[in-house]
Amino acid sequence: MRDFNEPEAKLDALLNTINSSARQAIAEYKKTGHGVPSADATAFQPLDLTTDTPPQEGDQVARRCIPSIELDTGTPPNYYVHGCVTRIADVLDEHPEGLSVDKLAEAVNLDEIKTARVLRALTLIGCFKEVLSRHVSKCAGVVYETMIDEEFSRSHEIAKSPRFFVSVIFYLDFVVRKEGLKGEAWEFLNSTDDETRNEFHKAMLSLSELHGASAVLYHYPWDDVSSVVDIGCSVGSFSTPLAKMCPHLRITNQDLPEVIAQAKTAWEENAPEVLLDGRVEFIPINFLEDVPAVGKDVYYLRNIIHNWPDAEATKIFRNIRKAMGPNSRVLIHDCVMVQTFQESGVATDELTIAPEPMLPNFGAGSHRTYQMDLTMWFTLNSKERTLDELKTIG
Ligand SMILES: C[S@@+](CC[C@H](N)C(=O)[O-])C[C@H]1O[C@@H](n2cnc3c(N)ncnc32)[C@H](O)[C@@H]1O
Repeated sequence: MRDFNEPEAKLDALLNTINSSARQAIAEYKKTGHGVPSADATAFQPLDLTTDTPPQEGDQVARRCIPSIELDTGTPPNYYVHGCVTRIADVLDEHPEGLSVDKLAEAVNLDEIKTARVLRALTLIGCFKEVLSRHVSKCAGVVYETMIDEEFSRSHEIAKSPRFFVSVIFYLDFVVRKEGLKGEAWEFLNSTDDETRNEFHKAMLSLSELHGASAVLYHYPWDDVSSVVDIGCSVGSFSTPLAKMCPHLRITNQDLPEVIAQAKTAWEENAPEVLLDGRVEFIPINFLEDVPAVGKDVYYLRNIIHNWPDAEATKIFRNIRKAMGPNSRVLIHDCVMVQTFQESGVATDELTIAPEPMLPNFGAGSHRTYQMDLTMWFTLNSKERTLDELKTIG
């Protein structure tokens, strides 16, 4: 066993891991038939190559869009852009409440997109502040306030998530009226317009590719079962490819009524042949209150349980239990949190442990899980769980 207290041994081991993982990645890329991407695309992400997830282009893109990761590439953003901001500051001086970037760019006669990029970089070092952004970032902006607020700080209720803090404290009029951030957890989505709902469900499709979640299509023994209920199916991000791959399966899609209506349209577009052979059904459900289709082999929940605090997750499981027959089983498909220290008997449950000197959970290689965990907290006061936590509520 090597002594990893020696700096050279640590570096040596790391280099070996990077080297062998890069070779593995090259082999995987070659298998896809798309060839190996240029070194530029991967140069700043050596840790990405050390995960056991097959390399995906989407992941590269996602990593590049995450500012904290991008900053790892070296030069601080203010190095380049400090000269661009004088007139912008003058204009903002007249608008203490903030100004949207299109108006700001117009006022200083600059290109809108380039101006936005300069400002985006500068907000990272505290020069300028973003006062309005898209949903999750907006919630992230008030996390500290929720952690010290008397009412929100110790609550794990959905209605006490940072998302609700945003709507209650800062944007009561603006957000509720203009952006539909209101109501119980999913109400905001279902009370909004079709376009926003479509956007969300399309995003679920891409997210599942990005997370490698489609692997379940290939790695679960679907030949051994004959019926599957996709609970919280969205527009069929999992069940449509499953139906195409496994013609022997009978599939029940269940989601809120508005989503089921959209799911039917999506299936008509994407898999009309499967609809025609009558193996697929659509049944609206509120899984917090209703029992799903009875007596099926598999009850599959992907990206569902992580949306809910323990109390609600337990309600969902109780309702599923009422539907289950003696041979039914529940499949929970969520990210699993693995700790950053190695402990005997923990996290070895068929989950891969990274070789030393990396952190056992692959460190930055599992950043998506940690990011998802924070997203769940900020928007729904829920979380990604460890295997033990899932077993407990299960
Ligand atoms: C994060 S999405 C997951 C979608 C899909 N399983 C996937 O992985 O792509 C959560 C889904 O749960 C559905 N949902 C939320 N609350 C629900 C409820 N009370 N009853 C049934 N479905 C619900 C939403 O409409 C949404 O489609």
